[in-house]
Amino acid sequence: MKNYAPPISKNWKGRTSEDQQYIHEKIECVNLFSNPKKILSKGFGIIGYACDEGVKRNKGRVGAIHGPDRIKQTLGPMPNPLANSTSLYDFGNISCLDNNLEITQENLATSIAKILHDNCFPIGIGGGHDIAYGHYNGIKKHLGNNKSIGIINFDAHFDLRSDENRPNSGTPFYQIAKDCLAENLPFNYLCLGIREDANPKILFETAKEFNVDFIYNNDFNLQNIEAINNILDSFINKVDAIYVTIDLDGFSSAYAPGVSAASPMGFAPDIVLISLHKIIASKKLISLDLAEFNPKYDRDNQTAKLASSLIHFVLRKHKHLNINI
Ligand SMILES: N=CN[C@@H](CCC(=O)O)C(=O)O
Ligand SMILES: [Mn+2]
Ligand SMILES: [Mn+2]
Repeated sequence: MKNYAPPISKNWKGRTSEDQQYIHEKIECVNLFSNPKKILSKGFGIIGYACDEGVKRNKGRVGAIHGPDRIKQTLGPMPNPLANSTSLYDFGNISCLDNNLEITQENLATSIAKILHDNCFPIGIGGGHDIAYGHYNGIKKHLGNNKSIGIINFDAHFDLRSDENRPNSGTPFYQIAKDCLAENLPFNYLCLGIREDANPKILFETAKEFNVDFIYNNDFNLQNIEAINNILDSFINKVDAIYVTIDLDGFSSAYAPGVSAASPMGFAPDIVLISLHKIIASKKLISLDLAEFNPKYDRDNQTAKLASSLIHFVLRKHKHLNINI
């Protein structure tokens, strides 16, 4: 695979102390495609999607290509929350060569399927939100067509734009919906944090056409926890496995300035953590990613730290690691 870059250990640095292990000390850098001597054990596998070709095609601000390495560098100095019996791997990055987004997504799908096959829970780090098309296809490759996959997207945007003028960061869920339709498979998609001022009418119509469940940004807060829990419950109950994708541009830019399309009135971290916890508790979560982090527009590393804290939360809470749904 030409656009696979094995992990670089210099991304993992930080302080050391006698009474605390840090993530940079816990992480094992492993080449995902040539590890004959290394027997992988159950744990988490981080894979970077170093690609902003989809953002560029969608007329966004480029820079997300540098997202994966920056998040790894910010995650490394955090304390290790995992027991010795749970592994944590850095499986390197998939990058985009010759502006070929489609091949990049295919190679990500192959990588995600391999990580799941190796008994690890994938944590994808983007890159543009086109990561979702490759990621979903990797899960599908692993699970086959007999298990239904529910997608929960924390995002200001539906990303249901038509891909008739080539796939981009705004089209991944439309592409998935189209594939599901062609294969007569259910399309289960829940969006949390949709902004009325950031999605054109056509996207609300497309969402309706594909029976997309969604919660508006204005309703995605702690005051509405009961209604949010009900919507999450009924969505979780109707699927076998859940893929969570977190677009950092759904957060208020007070928390996440480092994105291509910022949301000054976006959601807050508390409701995301509560929702995530509920999804994890269902024991159906099979895979997760974070998208759209753009270090070029970050302030004082805030967005990188938010992304790292979200990953840290998943490492702490997701003890079940139910890969064989
Ligand atoms: N990945 C998503 N992109 C948004 C971008 C919106 C914007 O550029 O303001 C979308 O296509 O809807
Ligand atoms: Mn978005
Ligand atoms: Mn998005």
